Amino acid sequence: MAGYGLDLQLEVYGKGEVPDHPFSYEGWEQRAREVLDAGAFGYIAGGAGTEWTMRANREAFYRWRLRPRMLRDVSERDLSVEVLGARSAGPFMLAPVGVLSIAHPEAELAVARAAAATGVPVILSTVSSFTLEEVARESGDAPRWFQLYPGRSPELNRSLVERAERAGYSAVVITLDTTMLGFRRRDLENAYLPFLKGEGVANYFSDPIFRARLKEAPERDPEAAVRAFLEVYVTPDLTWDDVNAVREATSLPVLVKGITHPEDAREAVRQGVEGLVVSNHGGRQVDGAVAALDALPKVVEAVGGSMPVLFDSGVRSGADALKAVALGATATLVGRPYAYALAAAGESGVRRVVRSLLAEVDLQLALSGYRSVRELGASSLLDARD
Ligand SMILES: Cc1cc2nc3c(=O)[nH]c(=O)nc-3n(C[C@H](O)[C@H](O)[C@H](O)COP(=O)(O)O)c2cc1C
Ligand SMILES: CCCCC(=O)C(=O)O
Repeated sequence: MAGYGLDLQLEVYGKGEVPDHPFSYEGWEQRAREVLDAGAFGYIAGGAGTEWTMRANREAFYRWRLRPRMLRDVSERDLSVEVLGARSAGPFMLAPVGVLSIAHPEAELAVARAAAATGVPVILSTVSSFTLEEVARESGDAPRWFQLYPGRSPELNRSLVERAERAGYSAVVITLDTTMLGFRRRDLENAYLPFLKGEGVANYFSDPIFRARLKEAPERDPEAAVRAFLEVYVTPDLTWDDVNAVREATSLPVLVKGITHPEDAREAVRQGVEGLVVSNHGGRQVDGAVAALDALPKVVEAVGGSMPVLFDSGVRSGADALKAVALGATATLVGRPYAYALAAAGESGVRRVVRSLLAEVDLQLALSGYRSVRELGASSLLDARD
């Protein structure tokens, strides 16, 4: 009868003490605001332009209402999902979030430990603060994926995915929507770009192909090395050819992240990638762009069940994840929720966020009359606009 939800309730109520960690997204956001300087907080919290799309990502969830079913014996429940061989305790994965050293000194190492402890896979960013090998060591046997920003050097892209494969990452997620940074007012106002401070460059600086491009080693001339990174990073000329070159360089399944247009989804099917992520990068790239949840149903329709469709941008609670799954997502990714918890409380904060999400999904699912996330579908929701 027990489950993530009851276990968490018994633990907290049983102690009878006010817990030292929040249970809400807003609570963690507030703590992060208190501990971080304005530049770092603004970088994590901010979106593109007026931040309309960032807000729309949230508002899109309010349109959909869960329709609980009664008397359906939900005593045995299974929240887990499996995506391309990676098993997760619930319909969540930890989204690739770069430069986490601006949030906490243990950065991705703490996240990897929390992910392994809670059974939720992590997707490591290209622009992580520790090398992908260092992070892999903290993950043990837990499933992990690597996110690639393909740069201007095909050899470097190949080297990065080969390293990821050797280090036990089991899929590559190629992010398409950030070939350059969006217009981020908060960061411009704070004159804050973490890369210029040498954050987020560990995978490049440790890479033999990248190092061979430099006149001086990054340890001797870090500024020149950061400039070389920025040159390699900006890729407005990216096309499917670059994606396919990466696919040829690895035997791992490849997903593309940043799809919101059904035509792009159809093209992804034609090209034969193994999965896609519906995402607008948490509203950080194109202001005025469609809310990710509003884009999801048409992308799911275009894909027609031929590959997993993951979803992110705006997931803050168990209810949000259930809505996305009911609309056809195989699983969801969360970004800022765990980044804030990391900032405020390191590994234990990230664990709390993941455990809360699992507990919430468990109770929400049970009280809505479902034994598994796989039972959710169009009839689980009411469209408030109808
Ligand atoms: C501070 C920050 C850094 C990010 N870095 C990356 C990254 O390196 N690679 C990537 O694919 N997405 C990156 N993202 C986007 C996330 O993977 C994800 O799409 C987004 O955060 C989801 O929205 P949410 O924050 O509303 O959950 C970043 C997001 C944030 C907030
Ligand atoms: C160079 C951009 C990497 C980080 C990122 O994806 C973000 O800040 O959204």
